[in-house]
Amino acid sequence: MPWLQLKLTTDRNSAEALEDLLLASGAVSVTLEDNADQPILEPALGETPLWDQVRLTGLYDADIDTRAISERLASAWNRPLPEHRWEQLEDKDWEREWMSHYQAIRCGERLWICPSWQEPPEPDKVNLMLDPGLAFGTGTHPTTFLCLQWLDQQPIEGLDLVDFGCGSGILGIAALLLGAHRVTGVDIDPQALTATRDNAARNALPENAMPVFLPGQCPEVTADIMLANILAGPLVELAPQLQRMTRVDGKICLSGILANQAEAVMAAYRPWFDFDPVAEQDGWVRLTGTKIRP
Ligand SMILES: C[S@@+](CC[C@H](N)C(=O)[O-])C[C@H]1O[C@@H](n2cnc3c(N)ncnc32)[C@H](O)[C@@H]1O
Repeated sequence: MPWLQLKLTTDRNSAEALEDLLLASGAVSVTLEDNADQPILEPALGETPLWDQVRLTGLYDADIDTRAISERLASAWNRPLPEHRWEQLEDKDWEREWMSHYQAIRCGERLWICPSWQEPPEPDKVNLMLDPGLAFGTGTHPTTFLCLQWLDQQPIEGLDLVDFGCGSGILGIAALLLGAHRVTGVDIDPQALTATRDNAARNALPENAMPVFLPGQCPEVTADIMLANILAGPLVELAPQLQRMTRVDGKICLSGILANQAEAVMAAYRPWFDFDPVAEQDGWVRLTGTKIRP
């Protein structure tokens, strides 16, 4: 199957945030290269070695809508997006490249995310065995990790959740393994629905514990907890729908938001939610709050 590459050049200050953005928009992998053959001197302690001009290449599934992704990136970036181009790439096992680097991750007191091909480091803990396939969500990205950390701290025994933008299903499956009663998964990408079903089965969850739907086909549900790790733009647009699907006194956990976008997202949800203090990791923020009585 052929692949698509998105290529752009940027300066060293923007490279890592753009890398995160490409990943959040569905890139299977992103590589960073020197754009000018510039040698790198030994970086100071704690500094990331990066060239002045960095070439980023994002690898995407061939089925994606390039124009929609370009528009999503431009609106999420909040400043002029560097000029970029799309190219076709012949098939290789690119999507599996990351597997060699993927290790088990501890996400709090109880929860571990473990690659399905490795033994859990702490078998007595709550171990989510994961093979994300081509869907987003391995736990390594800060936007996912922040949500997992929050879930680990919640009393979610017996609660109903919605995982909006479920990707690999990582958040919903974690919630179920931590004791939730039922999670409804929603995603615009059919591959994500398949990955979620496969991962739920891999973790021996009952077949009806995490039903998954495309957005237009999702039944009316009312969640005790609404999880949505998407991007700031769609989160703002989805605010009326996500609030409608959350019960009064229920909680919301929003992620996929850059620090400078937090205020705009909170403003869209404030008519319905009281927000907790913002949590931040590597420039990404997690917003959590409680639905107030109308
Ligand atoms: C950043 S990934 C998050 C995946 C996973 N929940 C996690 O936390 O790692 C965002 C997911 O949201 C999906 N998505 C993007 N826009 C959406 C929308 N408007 N409605 C539903 N899903 C959407 C994407 O297909 C992708 O799988």
